[in-house]
Amino acid sequence: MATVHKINEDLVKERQKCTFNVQELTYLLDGGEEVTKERREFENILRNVKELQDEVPEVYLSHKERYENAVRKTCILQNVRNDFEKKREVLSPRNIFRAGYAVIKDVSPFFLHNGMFVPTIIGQGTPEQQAEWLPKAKAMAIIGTYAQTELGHGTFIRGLETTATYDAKTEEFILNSPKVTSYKWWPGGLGTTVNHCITVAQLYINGKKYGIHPFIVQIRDLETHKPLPGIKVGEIGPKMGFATANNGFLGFQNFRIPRKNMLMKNAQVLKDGTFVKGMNEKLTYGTMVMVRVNIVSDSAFHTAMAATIAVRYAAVRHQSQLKAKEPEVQIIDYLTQQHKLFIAIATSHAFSNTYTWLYQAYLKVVEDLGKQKQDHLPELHALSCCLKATSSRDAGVIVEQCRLACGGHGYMASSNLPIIYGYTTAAITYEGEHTVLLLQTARYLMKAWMSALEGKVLAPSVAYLVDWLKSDKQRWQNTPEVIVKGFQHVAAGKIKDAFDAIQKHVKAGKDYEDAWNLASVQLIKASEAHSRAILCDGYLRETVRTSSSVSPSLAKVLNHLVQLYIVYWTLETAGDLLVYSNIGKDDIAVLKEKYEELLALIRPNAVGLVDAFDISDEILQSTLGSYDGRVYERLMEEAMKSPLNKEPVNQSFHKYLKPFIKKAKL
Ligand SMILES: CCCCCCCC/C=C\CCCCC/C=C/C(=O)SCCNC(=O)CCNC(=O)[C@H](O)C(C)(C)COP(=O)(O)OP(=O)(O)OC[C@H]1O[C@@H](n2cnc3c(N)ncnc32)[C@H](O)[C@@H]1OP(=O)(O)O
Ligand SMILES: Cc1cc2nc3c(=O)[nH]c(=O)nc-3n(C[C@H](O)[C@H](O)[C@H](O)COP(=O)(O)OP(=O)(O)OC[C@H]3O[C@@H](n4cnc5c(N)ncnc54)[C@H](O)[C@@H]3O)c2cc1C
Repeated sequence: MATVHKINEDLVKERQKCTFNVQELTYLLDGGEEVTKERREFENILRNVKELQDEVPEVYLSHKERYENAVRKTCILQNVRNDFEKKREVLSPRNIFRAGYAVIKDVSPFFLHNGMFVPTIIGQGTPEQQAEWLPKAKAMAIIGTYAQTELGHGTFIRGLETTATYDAKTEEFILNSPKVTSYKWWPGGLGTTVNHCITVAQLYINGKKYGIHPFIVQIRDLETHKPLPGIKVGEIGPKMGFATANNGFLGFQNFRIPRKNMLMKNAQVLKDGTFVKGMNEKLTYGTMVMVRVNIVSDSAFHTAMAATIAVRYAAVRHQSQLKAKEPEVQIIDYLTQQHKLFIAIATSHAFSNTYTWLYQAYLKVVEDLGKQKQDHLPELHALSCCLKATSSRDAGVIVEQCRLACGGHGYMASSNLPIIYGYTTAAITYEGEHTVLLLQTARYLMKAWMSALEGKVLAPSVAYLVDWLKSDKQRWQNTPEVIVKGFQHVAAGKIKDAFDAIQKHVKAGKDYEDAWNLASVQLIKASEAHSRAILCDGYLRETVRTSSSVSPSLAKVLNHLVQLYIVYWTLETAGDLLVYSNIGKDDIAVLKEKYEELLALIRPNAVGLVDAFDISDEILQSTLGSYDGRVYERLMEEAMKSPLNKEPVNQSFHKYLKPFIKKAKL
């Protein structure tokens, strides 16, 4: 039986101070009591699967052993999941996503299968194609990934070089990778795990190019797992993080696939080679839109993980004295520490709330597309780009801030903060590089500004541009609602400035494209300001909406958090607000005090707030952040697992050190 340890006394006291019902907040964050119960039940089952316990911490395994262990455990996880789903409802995707962290210490080599392979079949396949591939894919009789990026191109996907040439005689496509830069590079699981992939390739029919399209390709034999003739595939090697994601490369040499393997929900190639255009060629990019929306939710979770570790640690850790002769204080009582950590909690809430409405907007667009309506697609694309970019970037900064807030121990692998940083920072690049996505949103914002000038009605997320043009700037008040308007004024001002800068360059004789490039620093700043306005506005609106349906004590805490988020960003961007809104120096001085008051109000609830994220110790995998707060004991226990501590004298002493020292003595 597992030993039950006493909970650290500081944490006990912190939990007694909490002014709201932690369980109530957990249910709210999960989306309902039933979801929490399902999640806990599944996590509990996993906790008791002996084969999932690592004998040796993964960090001490070789690259190969680590991968093999990850495959072994992912297969067990999948079997446990299948058994669970046989008896009950299908697990919610967020619950299975969270549970994955308890099993795989880093990123699963099967991650792209559920993350992009299956969704692409659903989003891009015809009903017949779905009937053929989905049952096999869902049962994992075939395992796949999403192979789009190449050595030479990741961002500019119209420039991809893999070719799919249609041969009407045999009704097949012939896949080729003409140059080294045409090799697929990066897809998760491609290295040595998957047997299928969605390959994005340039379609050629009778020598004419028809742009990029998705194809289902079997790349390995289902029995032997050997690459099929004409396929060159392998793993790309170690990276900054994603140690077990098994990212791979892939090249094709005259590799033939049947015509039916082109996913044809949008565009089609008929038997005779006739190309039938889809409603909108950008629908081929649909899986990326879905994943970008999901990254907002992932960013919320990664931020919550880091906040949980750093807040619990800050409650347990005592260092230095505030006053002479008094005991050393809990580091959480330093205001600077609260400044580093409470924004982490609020940021996670901001992203969760944003995801809630963004996901609904995504579902609406998918429903509309089913009815051949695409009016809201450009707005969704613009929102998903800037919110993916901002949420992943903020999450990266917050996770690093939490690591720094843990001092030296935050640098230990056993704190788990380095691994969390590894996968958080990867999201800034994958699924559309940060700057590139901000520029996609800027493109939309420039059009919106032009429409506003022409007096047209704008989509809801940019309607503030019309208000800004029409009205005088509102008299400043330090209320959340007026501050949000202030953020909109900053965004509108920066959008106008960027627009004017482009016009200026065009008037000076530049091509529009060169003018765009010359104004692009201003464009990304406009896009960032738009994101911040959207985040603050959405977070405030969602909090007001939920506050009426929760207990008054919880509503009060949620209100403190949203205010903290808004005031924090006001102070961070005070310079912009002074330029573009009616805020005055005195208002800023008042807000500085307000910020300190909010830190004090949140202080007694800090541990309760991170407890409410309800992230189990198995998922957190952190010596610093466990529920019981046995920080020092766990650090020592983990250190003792080092293979270097398994023998009193390491052989290198006899082989190298001893002769070296002897020589030095002579
Ligand atoms: C235990 C587990 C632990 C796990 C921890 C990790 C958690 C992670 C969770 C989930 C992640 C899963 C996946 C991870 C792995 C990563 C996978 C990948 O990275 S897959 C590859 C992704 N690649 C990209 O995103 C490429 C980026 N590039 C592009 O999208 C495009 O090339 C472009 C930059 C958008 C430009 O495209 P293009 O040149 O064709 O277009 P433009 O000329 O710029 O614009 C033309 C018009 O088209 C509109 N447009 C563009 N894109 C879209 C779209 N998607 N939808 C709708 N409309 C679009 C654009 O707005 C232009 O419109 P107009 O202005 O002309 O009206
Ligand atoms: C961990 C990880 C997992 C991944 N998994 C997958 C996967 O499963 N499947 C898959 O297909 N791909 C995957 N990728 C690839 C990923 O999608 C690309 O790396 C990403 O889209 C960025 O493209 P790039 O590498 O070509 O960057 P580049 O575009 O070369 O970026 C380099 C620099 O150039 C700048 N730049 C490029 N274009 C412009 C522009 N138009 N304007 C201004 N600046 C520009 C960028 O801002 C950046 O600073 C993964 C990547 C990572 C890191």
